[in-house]
Amino acid sequence: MRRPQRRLVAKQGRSQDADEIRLLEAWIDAGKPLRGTKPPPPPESSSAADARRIARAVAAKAAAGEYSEYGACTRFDELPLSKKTKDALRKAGYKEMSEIQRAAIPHALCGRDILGAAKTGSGKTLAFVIPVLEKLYRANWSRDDGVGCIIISPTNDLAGQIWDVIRKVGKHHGFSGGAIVKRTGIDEEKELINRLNIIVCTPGRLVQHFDETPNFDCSQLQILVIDEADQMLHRDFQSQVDIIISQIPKVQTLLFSATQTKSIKDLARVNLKNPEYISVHEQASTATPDNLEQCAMIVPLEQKLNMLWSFIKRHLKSKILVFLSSVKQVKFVYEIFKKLRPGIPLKCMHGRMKYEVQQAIVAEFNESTSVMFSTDIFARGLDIGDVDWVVQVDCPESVALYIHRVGRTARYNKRGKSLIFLCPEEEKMLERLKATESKIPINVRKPKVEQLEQISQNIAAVLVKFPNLQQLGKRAFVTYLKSMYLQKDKEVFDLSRFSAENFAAYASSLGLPVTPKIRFVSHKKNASKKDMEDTDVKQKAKVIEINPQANRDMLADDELDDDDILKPKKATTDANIYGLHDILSPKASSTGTNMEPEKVKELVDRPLKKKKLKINVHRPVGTRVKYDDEGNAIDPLASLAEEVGSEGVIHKDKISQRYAEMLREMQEDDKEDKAQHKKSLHEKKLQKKMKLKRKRQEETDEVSEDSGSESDRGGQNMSYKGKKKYLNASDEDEGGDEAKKLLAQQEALALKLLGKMHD
Ligand SMILES: Nc1ncnc2c1ncn2[C@@H]1O[C@H](COP(=O)(O)OP(=O)(O)OP(=O)(O)O)[C@@H](O)[C@H]1O
Repeated sequence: MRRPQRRLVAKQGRSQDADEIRLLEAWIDAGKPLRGTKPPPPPESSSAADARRIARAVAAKAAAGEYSEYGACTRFDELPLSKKTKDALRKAGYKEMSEIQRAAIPHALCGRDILGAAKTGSGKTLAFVIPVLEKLYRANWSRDDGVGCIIISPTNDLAGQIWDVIRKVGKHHGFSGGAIVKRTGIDEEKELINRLNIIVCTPGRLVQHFDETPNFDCSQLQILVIDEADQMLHRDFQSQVDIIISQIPKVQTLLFSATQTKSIKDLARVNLKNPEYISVHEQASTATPDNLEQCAMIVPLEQKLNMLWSFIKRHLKSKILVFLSSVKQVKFVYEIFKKLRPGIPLKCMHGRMKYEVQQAIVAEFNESTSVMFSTDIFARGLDIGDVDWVVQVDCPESVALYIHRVGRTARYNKRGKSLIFLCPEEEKMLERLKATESKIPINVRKPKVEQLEQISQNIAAVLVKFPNLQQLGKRAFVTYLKSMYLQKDKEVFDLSRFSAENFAAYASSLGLPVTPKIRFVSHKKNASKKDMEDTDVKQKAKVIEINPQANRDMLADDELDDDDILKPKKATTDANIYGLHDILSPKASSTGTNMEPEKVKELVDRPLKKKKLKINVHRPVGTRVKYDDEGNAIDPLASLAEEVGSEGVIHKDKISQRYAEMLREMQEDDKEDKAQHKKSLHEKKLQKKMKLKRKRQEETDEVSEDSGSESDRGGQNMSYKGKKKYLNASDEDEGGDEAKKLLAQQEALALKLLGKMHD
């Protein structure tokens, strides 16, 4: 009974859809905005009641066959959109359009190609999601029609986020689709992919499907979207995007980014047809959101961690996103700060995590006040709620990346702040940011040195406790320098501006007792990152030791783990060596938390004195090794580096005291060992002497034997081993009678005894 009713409802729905589609087509056609036009500025804000009245009037006009020019409207419900889309937008709280939405959607609805640029957080996602849904709806697309839309984005997280918006706004449409991300296995995807109407994915995954999925069919594609287009058309994704374009038919194409490419060459590759260039903020005085407060600080390399720690400690109630340049740095800083407990939850995010884990972390970060340490995986597109601060600890590779990073805050009319640390050697970047054409209103602030906490010693103490972290620290050090070396922009990233002393001071600031050894490849200096990796894997690089006196274990580790390709500025023999003493006893230059302003500046140039290695902390002698829950060896000193409460107190005085005790114990042990050794040497000498004496004796005996009688020789043939007496075969011949006599006597005695027992 229910079936025919359902069919009827479906039929009615289809015919309603068909009517609506006809109406929409007519409306879109009649009210097309002129090519190359931008919408006029929005009228003075009208009341909500006015807006509703206008929307009703527009809808009535359209129904009556009189179409309004939708190119000038400001609200979603004034646009020629399906009821399904409008309902979902209303439900999601989207009413007024943002500038990019006002400018792009009317052109996109007419089927035009678009090259759109607008500031970060200005709502570009909806500017392409709405046209996608409407295109498929008006094409009467159904689940059985296969792939109708492809959206490509640079990261899985961003793909997931875009799909979430599609799900929200397209929930009343019956389209199938999904974000093809690492979560699903490729085989599972192969089965599904032809049944998806909307595919959101990274270019790499799509190319893999073109390569591996039999019958992967995009021949009916209706619309292609490339998000973060400038990045997609450049370098890393260039070849993949070229493959994609070659595999699909020419369809309506929408390109969006906050920093748009203007290169004709790039655009020619995606084959845009008479595109609309929409750059809504081109005339704006700033390239970054208006509500964003930006500042920069010149911070010496070795002070960056101190500065970051001090900053976090002063903003415990804020949601902070911290950018670092490599996965290893992210891991290291996260782990170290976690051990030092700043008093705010910490998180980390990088590309080596599983997609599910990333999603969970993003969700948590969205909800809570915390600090997230991240690589540039988070720099573009991600929309996280209410980030208060974006802190760039490492210099971005370009002004565009700076804009994307800071764009994670101050999103859609919200306020936000950003801070960037630049080394004095990277001041060229500051010049670039401040240049008029960059349109970045950035203030340079002097670090408040009285608020600067010195944490290098605390980090060193943590490294003593957790040897694994020391390895991580070394890798963080090396990858930082490596990433800098690999940067193409040598005006900003020039390692030769740093001296060996800078490296040593930086290593020390990471708590490392020695400066890790670095490899230098003198050839192929300008090779690409990929070439470098290949080179390092395939051929042994020429090795110059930056710290020749360093601990050999450490050097061996580095050779295995880090393929370094750096070129030092000067001879490296004066690099520092740090021992336990250097780590634990306060340094004259960094005893207090307060430092005079000039001193911070001096830190850049100060030559570091050579220090003497006193005790190798990593190989304490005569100490029992204990293990923690995770199976890591715990250094005997570590128990004294306990973290107390949330403040993470490190008992430096106790450590020093314990160190002195250990030293005394070790000296005593050493004395005993020496005495023992002396004694055993003496014994060995004595034995040797005895042996020699015996040998001489034997030789003398042999001489006397040679001159002795045959009968005497029989006795000599009896060899003695200890106290046992062994008889040779020849003994039987010579002493046989005597032995037989003895045996017969013993047998007689035994028989006698046996006889007595029987009696
Ligand atoms: N019309 C709108 N009304 C209210 N909020 C909106 C509107 N459009 C977008 N938003 C919200 O603004 C935020 C930023 O949008 P979106 O992520 O699309 O920005 P974007 O321009 O793509 O940024 P980015 O350049 O960083 O990728 C989102 O949280 C989104 O929900």
